[in-house]
Amino acid sequence: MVNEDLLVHKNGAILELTLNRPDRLNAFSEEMVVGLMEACKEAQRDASIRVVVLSGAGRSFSAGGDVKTMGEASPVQVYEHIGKLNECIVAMRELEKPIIAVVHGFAAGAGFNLALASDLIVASTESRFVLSFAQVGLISDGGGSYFLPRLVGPHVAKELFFLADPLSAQRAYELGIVNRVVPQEQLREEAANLAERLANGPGRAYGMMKRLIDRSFHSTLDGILQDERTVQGVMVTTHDHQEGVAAFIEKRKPHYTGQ
Ligand SMILES: CC(C)(COP(=O)(O)OP(=O)(O)OC[C@H]1O[C@@H](n2cnc3c(N)ncnc32)[C@H](O)[C@@H]1OP(=O)(O)O)[C@@H](O)C(=O)NCCC(=O)NCCSC(=O)/C=C1/CC=CC=CO1
Repeated sequence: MVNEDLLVHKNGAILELTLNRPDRLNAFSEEMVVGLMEACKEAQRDASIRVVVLSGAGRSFSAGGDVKTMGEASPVQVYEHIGKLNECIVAMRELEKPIIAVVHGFAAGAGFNLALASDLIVASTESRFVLSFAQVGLISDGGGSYFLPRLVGPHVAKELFFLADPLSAQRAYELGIVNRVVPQEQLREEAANLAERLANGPGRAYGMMKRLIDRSFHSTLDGILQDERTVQGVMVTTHDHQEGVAAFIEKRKPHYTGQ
């Protein structure tokens, strides 16, 4: 499907998704959000895709909800629109493949939360993270109220939501929000190397690691131990497990296929 607000490019096993409304710092449109949801669902179906890289065109990752259309929207329209955003976030979490958010410029409001819904965040040194909801008298949407307290604890999350002060990439790294911070000129290369590494890894194991870690936040130790036991019983039947064991014994690098 052609969608100008979300560019989709398959680069071998890597699906590159680019938020594309640069004149509004990639503020969300319905087309963008629905496109992102559909792309994640397609990535789940397509076995040749092993990793998703999400970035923004122009000078920022995303400035979140489109403030320029906000005053016009009725409560029902907002409710419908956020329903679409919710489907997108769920599709990202249900995708059994790693999603890397590549943040430059600003990740603001729901744009910040979109990055949080990814699995890993690589940011440029100059990037800024700001939960700008309070700035426009709104609460967090797009799952930020779920993801952020789990990363930084409730008190830090409340401060970030209440005050809406921009966080530097370094501070976001120190808080455990961001995985890697690199100078802007190295950002693409760093993200590409990470994506390549994940694309060549044991894909089914990654998918289950993602599921188990997500589930751990609303499970018990007993529940997770049992899940790990069940899933490991499946993992030993995978080609990647057989390959990993053979490679170890033959003292060579494994060649994983994600199967
Ligand atoms: C701090 C900023 C992110 C960046 O500031 P700066 O670098 O100075 O850039 P600007 O000059 O402000 O922006 C450049 C142009 O982009 C337009 N723009 C920026 N953000 C948005 C936006 N969110 N929506 C629409 N347009 C935007 C800006 O007007 C400039 O255009 P012109 O040159 O034509 O004037 C700063 O831009 C900023 O604070 N942006 C707003 C951040 C914000 O409040 N985001 C919304 C938070 S609420 C939210 O995300 C909520 C929802 C609710 C509804 C549905 C779905 C999702 O989320």
